[in-house]
Amino acid sequence: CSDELFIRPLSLVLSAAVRKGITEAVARAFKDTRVKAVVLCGENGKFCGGADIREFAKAMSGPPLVPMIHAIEAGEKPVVAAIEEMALGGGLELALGCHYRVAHAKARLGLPEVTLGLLPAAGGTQRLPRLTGIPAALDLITTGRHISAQEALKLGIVDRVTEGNAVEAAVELALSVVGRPLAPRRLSNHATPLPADLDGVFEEVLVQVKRRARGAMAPVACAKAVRAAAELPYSRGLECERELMNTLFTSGQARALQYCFFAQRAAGKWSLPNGARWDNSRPRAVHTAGVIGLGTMGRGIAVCLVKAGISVVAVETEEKQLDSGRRAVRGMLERDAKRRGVTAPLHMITFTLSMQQLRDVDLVIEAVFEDMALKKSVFAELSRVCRPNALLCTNTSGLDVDELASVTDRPPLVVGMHFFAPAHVMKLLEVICGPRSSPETVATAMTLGKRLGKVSVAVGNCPGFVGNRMLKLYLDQAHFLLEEGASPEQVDQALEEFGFALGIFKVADLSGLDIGWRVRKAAGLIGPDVDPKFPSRHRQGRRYCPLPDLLCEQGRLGQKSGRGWYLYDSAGGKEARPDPAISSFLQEYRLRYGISARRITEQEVVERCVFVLANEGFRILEDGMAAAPEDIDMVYVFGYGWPRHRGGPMFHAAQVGLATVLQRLEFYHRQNPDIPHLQPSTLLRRLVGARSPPMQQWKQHIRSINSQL
Ligand SMILES: CCC[C@H](O)CC(=O)SCCNC(=O)CCNC(=O)[C@H](O)C(C)(C)COP(=O)([O-])OP(=O)([O-])OC[C@H]1O[C@@H](n2cnc3c(N)ncnc32)[C@H](O)[C@@H]1OP(=O)([O-])[O-]
Repeated sequence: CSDELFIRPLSLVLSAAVRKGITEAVARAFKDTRVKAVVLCGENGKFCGGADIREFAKAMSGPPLVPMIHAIEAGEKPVVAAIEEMALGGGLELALGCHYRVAHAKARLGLPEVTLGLLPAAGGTQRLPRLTGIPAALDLITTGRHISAQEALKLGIVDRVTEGNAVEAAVELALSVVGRPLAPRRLSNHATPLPADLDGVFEEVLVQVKRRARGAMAPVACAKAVRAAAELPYSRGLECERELMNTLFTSGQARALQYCFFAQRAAGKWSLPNGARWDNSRPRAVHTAGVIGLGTMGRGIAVCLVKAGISVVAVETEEKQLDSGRRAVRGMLERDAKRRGVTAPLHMITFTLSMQQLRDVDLVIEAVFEDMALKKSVFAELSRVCRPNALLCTNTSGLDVDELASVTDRPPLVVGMHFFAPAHVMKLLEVICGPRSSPETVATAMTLGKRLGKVSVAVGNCPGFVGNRMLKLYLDQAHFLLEEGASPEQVDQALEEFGFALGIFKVADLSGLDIGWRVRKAAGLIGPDVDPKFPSRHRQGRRYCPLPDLLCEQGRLGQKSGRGWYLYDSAGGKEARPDPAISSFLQEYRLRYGISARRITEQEVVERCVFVLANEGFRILEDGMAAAPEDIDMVYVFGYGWPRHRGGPMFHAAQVGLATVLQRLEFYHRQNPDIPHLQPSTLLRRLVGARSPPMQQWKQHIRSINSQL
């Protein structure tokens, strides 16, 4: 506090104590005749991450945000926000209530409330459109995207950007504006600049938000609140903002999205049965990495590594594959660099046919064909070639990581790093901790995932790990529903209505039906013993659906062959159309097996597909293959297109009510006694017996703790 200036540091979030502190300090500064201007800055070089999300679940205490910001804006002394590192959510709304804003060049700004199922309800939906105009405000508020200080300057959100000390720059600005009129700086006084085609702009945004997050309420409410800024005076717009927020605030969607926020952070806090944890195990530094195999997965992994500043040696076995891999990787890097206006870091990757080139790398990620014998030969070779302390990682999507480790000279340095296609886009990384993976190895893989921008989830070593183990049963249900009378488009529509980005049959067509076909062949489910004309509907003591195998035999492999569960314009075509040939194929199939088709409701589709996921999730917890239900949910949200506003299969089961899930599974199992996965898991029964405790307590109900994690 000096004679002319009052500086008040904030902590990261606007908790009740922080709001109280700001309210009192600003009031004092306004009253103190020696103070001519005020600068608001953050603690530890961070301006503000917004309202304290943890407080949302409790009763409101402390001064509310809206009047606090209003008092700042209405003050008779200039208030300048010094934005270092970030101004997000309520933090940006606070800055918008200040008369001037200075940002550090590296700061990020945004209104991410929509990602928490909310809207910027501290005047953000009313002040921002008045400052930037409708289209820019709609974009920021409905997507929640963070923008750079430079973009904020272009949009007029900040007045100055500095490479130096933002607080000093703010002080300088504050002193230079003392005595200037403040009315023009109060955003709530501004008229909202309107685009020529206001209706057209809103219609287009609504189409976009509905496409991006089907069934999500918050983006639609955000657009409505911005519309109020276009059509109503500030105070009425604020009322509309509050009403919309009240609807969202208590919704299941907001609870689910806020759960995801914390679950995502909790997933990084892994621990192993031997006591090793995220906070007591040091990761190794990774400067150079090898990638083996430049198929779809290897290419994406190589791109991720290079983009994270890691030098890559990419290895293929034949010149032709190497060439096409090189072209694809370079193309991806060049397109990305162009989009970001930087030079593509092509010098950071070398392409070779020789494994010998891997001798100096810190870590290798193997991404060859999903074949145990092939992978074993690669790992044995890596043992010979790589330096003794190099980590060996496999991108297998379900094979035994420990079996691979056993052919190496360093089982503790072997770990699974399961990326999801396309690997440079998808956020999930399953880190498979083999029984012999060392804490340092797990820590390195988890930290590397974070550096690559992934959500890393530690999982145990069982067939399919967490994600694909559950996916198999989900897919099985979808196939059984076809046998019983549903069509692929009916199943997909029900799942898309539920919120999945794509229905399961569209996903299967996209991934290629031959992948599962190969896996089933390797598992002995298809083979010489199976009559190709009349395959049995029972294998290995349980119901089996040969429909996808029959489709593959017809050459219907999905999008890539122009035909799968749907019809496409051409091989590689994207637009899925229902195919009358599939409808007759299903009718013939039912006739052949004497199945009378019945009417299947949307409710049955969703319950069977979704509850079976949760049921297997409970088994995964019992088996100790995932440390917590939150981890399972993050696998599904970030790797399998699960609608984020439904929290994840385990959260959804808790929301629906465990007793209901149990009762519905029992019902479907009674109808289908030959589908063992519809039989409720022991843990689900036990939790219902214990009156459905909250998710944090589920672990206490696992009888024999046999954690692999
Ligand atoms: C009236 C309505 C007003 C308003 O419109 C509503 C809002 O503002 S809604 C809010 C709008 N704002 C947002 O949506 C911003 C949400 N936050 C973020 O995007 C990132 O956390 C941030 C960029 C701030 C820092 O990233 P980073 O450096 O990678 O660090 P990190 O991510 O690992 O977080 C570190 C620790 O801080 C915790 N924590 C963080 N933020 C909050 C919070 N707001 N609250 C509570 N806690 C929060 C986080 O859980 C973690 O805790 P722990 O126990 O150590 O695991």
